[in-house]
Amino acid sequence: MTRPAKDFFAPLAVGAPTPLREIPARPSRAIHFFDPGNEKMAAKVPDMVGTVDVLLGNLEDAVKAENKERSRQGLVDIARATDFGPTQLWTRVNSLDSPWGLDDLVTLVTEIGDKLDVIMVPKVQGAEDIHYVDRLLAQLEAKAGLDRPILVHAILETARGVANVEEICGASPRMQGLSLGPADLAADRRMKTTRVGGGHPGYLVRQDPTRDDLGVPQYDAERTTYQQDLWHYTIARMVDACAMHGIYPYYGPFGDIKDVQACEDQFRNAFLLGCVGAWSLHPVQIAVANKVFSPSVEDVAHARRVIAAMGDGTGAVMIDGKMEDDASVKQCQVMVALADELAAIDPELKKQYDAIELEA
Ligand SMILES: CC(C)(COP(=O)(O)OP(=O)(O)OC[C@H]1O[C@@H](n2cnc3c(N)ncnc32)[C@H](O)[C@@H]1OP(=O)(O)O)[C@@H](O)C(=O)NCCC(=O)NCCSC(=O)C[C@](C)(O)C(=O)O
Ligand SMILES: [Mg+2]
Repeated sequence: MTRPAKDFFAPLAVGAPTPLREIPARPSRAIHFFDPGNEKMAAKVPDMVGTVDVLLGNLEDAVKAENKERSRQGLVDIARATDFGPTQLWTRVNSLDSPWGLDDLVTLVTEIGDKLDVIMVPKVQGAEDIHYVDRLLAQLEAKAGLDRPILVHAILETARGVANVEEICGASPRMQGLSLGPADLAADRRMKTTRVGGGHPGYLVRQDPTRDDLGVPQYDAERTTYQQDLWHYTIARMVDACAMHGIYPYYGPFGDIKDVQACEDQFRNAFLLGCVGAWSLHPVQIAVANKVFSPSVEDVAHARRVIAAMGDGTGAVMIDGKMEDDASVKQCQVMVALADELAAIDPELKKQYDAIELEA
């Protein structure tokens, strides 16, 4: 059972900071993963500050078992030595059933809790996992004397997690968002794929056969096929669950690092459906995510025109041959609000969006 409404925003430990009533909409177009125990990657982190919205020290999958403690300590060292300025610092801890999950949480919150914005919890199955983390974080925050709550981000990567997605989002006021974990989710669902995110050429629909003059179907004639998006259903469920709870959905990883074009397409599908960002596994993917998850200058220009033409936001007007009304102006407001948030932290984008005003 969830807590009664009157207790939902009460701290879960004496001395813990009061939970937030609203999750701030901080730009997080790219969540860039690095292994803090990998010297080459770690060395690049200080120079990446300011070039990416989120830097995430990954301790879970992709870190070898024998390096788990080294990566955890590496993150402590990097967090202490680095001024992150406008860039958020997140971590992905090991799963709650692993030998490392508890020590990850205890060490990171007590040692660098003041630097950490969000803790990503993998393989979340239901509200009970969030409740466990919620109470533990409150105890650790109180112990560390932190004055602001650390937020929690869940990865949706089991069938049970997807089935429980709404209750996961609403399990704690710490819930910041959700990411799709397509590789673990595919394995857990017993999907017959072997990839980390992205599409599959076998998941397609085929055009109907043409017919000859007698109406006989020509099954052997060439027919166009259209590849479909394997992740549409899951992303759409995530987006609805997050929107309902006022938190943020993210695509997740795209494992084919060299195929930046397909990565861009997959990210854009997620953006159009309502996601605010995606993961970057390699520096080359940061630019892809920043581009996709920033509204285009054309869309912002159009949105501003509609807002201006709609006055108090009610009624209907024609712009470029199309009807605009109360509902379309709301979409335009979403676009413009995002553009304003991004312009506040990205001077290059600000220049582009400001130029629209000059032309108008
Ligand atoms: C893909 C890999 C192996 C290619 O690594 P590479 O060394 O072969 O690449 P490279 O192009 O040769 O690298 C060039 C330079 O960039 C550096 N570099 C390379 N990557 C990074 C990075 N991320 N951050 C900072 N620096 C990086 C690298 O060290 C190298 O430095 P150098 O020029 O000094 O030699 C490597 O990029 C990597 O390990 N990336 C992170 C992988 C990761 O975090 N995976 C886990 C997330 S996905 C996941 O868990 C699934 C999920 C959600 O759970 C589920 O669907 O279930
Ligand atoms: Mg995973």
